[in-house]
Amino acid sequence: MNERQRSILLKSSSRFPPPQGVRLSYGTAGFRADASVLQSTVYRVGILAALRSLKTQSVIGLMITASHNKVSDNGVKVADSSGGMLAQDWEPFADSIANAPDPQSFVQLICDFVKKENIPLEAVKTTGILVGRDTRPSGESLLEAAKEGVSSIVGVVAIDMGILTTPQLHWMVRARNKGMEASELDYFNQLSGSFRCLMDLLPQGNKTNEMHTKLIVDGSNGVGGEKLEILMKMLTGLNMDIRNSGKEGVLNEGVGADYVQKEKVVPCSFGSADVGIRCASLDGDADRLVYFSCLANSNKIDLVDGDKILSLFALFIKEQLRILNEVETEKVEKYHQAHLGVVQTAYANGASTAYLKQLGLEVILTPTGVKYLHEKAAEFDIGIYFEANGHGTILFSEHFIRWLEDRSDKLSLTSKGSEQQKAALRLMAVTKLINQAVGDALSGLLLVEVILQHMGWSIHQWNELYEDLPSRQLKVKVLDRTAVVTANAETVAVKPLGIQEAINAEIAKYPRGRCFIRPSGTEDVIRVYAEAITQEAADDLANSVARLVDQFLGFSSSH
Ligand SMILES: CC(=O)N[C@H]1[C@@H](OP(=O)(O)O)O[C@H](CO)[C@@H](O)[C@@H]1O
Ligand SMILES: [Mg+2]
Repeated sequence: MNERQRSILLKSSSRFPPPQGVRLSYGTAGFRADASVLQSTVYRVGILAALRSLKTQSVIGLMITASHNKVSDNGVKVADSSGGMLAQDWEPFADSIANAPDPQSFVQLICDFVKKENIPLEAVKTTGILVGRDTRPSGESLLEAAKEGVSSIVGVVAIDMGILTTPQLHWMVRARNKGMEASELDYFNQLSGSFRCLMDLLPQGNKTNEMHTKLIVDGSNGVGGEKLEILMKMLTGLNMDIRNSGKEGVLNEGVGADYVQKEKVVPCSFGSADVGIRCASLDGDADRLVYFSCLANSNKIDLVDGDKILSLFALFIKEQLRILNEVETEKVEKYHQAHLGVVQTAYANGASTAYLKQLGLEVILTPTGVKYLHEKAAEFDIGIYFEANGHGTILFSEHFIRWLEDRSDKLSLTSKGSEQQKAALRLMAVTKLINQAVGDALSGLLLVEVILQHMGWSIHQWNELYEDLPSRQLKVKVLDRTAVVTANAETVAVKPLGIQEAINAEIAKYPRGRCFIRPSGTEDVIRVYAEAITQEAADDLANSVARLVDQFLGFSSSH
């Protein structure tokens, strides 16, 4: 590192002293904390993004958001050059720079890392960082800190994209690096264009009644509702009522996908007048989506979670592939057998996994965190992944897209208007509609809507694909959550010794019982998940395993 660069870094970092007594870690979802302690972290992540950009010689994204957390929190995460999450091998560097106590040690860490990673600091080509934020009031000044960080690295510029959903920013990074048009308008055009294309390809005679076509969306009082309003103006064929779009009401307070999925109750501004109508809920940065319907005479809901969105997508894709391959006789070329797979975590409801397997699909389990699911899904020609909480998407391999384009071109010459050609066009439209960079509530919502119309289904018919097993999630506070070590996609606890045997003994008491524990990556707790054939049994199983966690690791065991 030359003297000029070194002195710029020393000078600017002295203006962003780290908070005292706070240890931050780049968890499953970047850094998150109370917004008041984040100035220095965001500035430093700006530098990390700039280094990543030099290293990869491509555009990188930096998003300021704390998703579904309360409005006083904020956070920062990096979108890598592919549009996906930051490469996992850079996470330890993120941790160490965020916690460096003073400018000298901070700059030293950077020097060492630049050397180790061979980052071309004096690159001739200028690179850019797309910087975005959600609607949190603290976002404005944090965005300034991010810009300062980025421009402290010579040859890198920050491009302020303003208020965006997290998936919009990821989409833009991916598009830029592919040399495609990447403005917000391009994003809206791509979504609305491919949605229109799928609507034009609806089977004839699928007329649903007004009750079925109306959709009410809970925007979590965040950025998603705002953006959906813009998108809605570009669409026809959808009757949408957007509530909690942030004009009044507090971000994520009694609203949003996380609240609806975890509490299983109606969000604010929904009620008895909405019983039976199809409803959807986004989270604070619009990368999660769940559906629900309000039940009569209570504030309870019928939840249609990420597992069911995944099942709907899988069913549709599988059907289109079947139609597409129908004409092939003996000379089926091997690449026609697209490898379709689904990826879930241990939190997926057991009934969903059984249903997907019964459809003949390959189901893979990964640890919690979309970076793991995304990575696995990318190994298929078509990989569909979802967390039960509603974060997920469909990934299409480049190879499959090329094959599909080719096939579609041929069909348009030989059998225009045929079912096969329509299936090819539908699949092509899905590759454009569904965000290829990351789970996206807006693009997911449009795909759900058009598939329901395609099937001629109400939310109830969709919900009846299979019946969820009753489940319960609990959190247990312990002295040291890192004492729990898991294996097999978090389904088995290998440490502390003996705990898994004790859990197994509990599970054995319940027919179709399933239960696992794992340390949370975003909160200082051990999470317990249990499933059984009745709600009472699921609750009992979860409670008894929570007691085991307490016995093995709890505060009581230390005294
Ligand atoms: C059970 C659960 O919902 N866990 C969430 C939560 O992670 P934990 O590591 O469980 O705290 O936040 C992650 C980031 O948003 C999300 O990917 C994950 O699904
Ligand atoms: Mg989110």
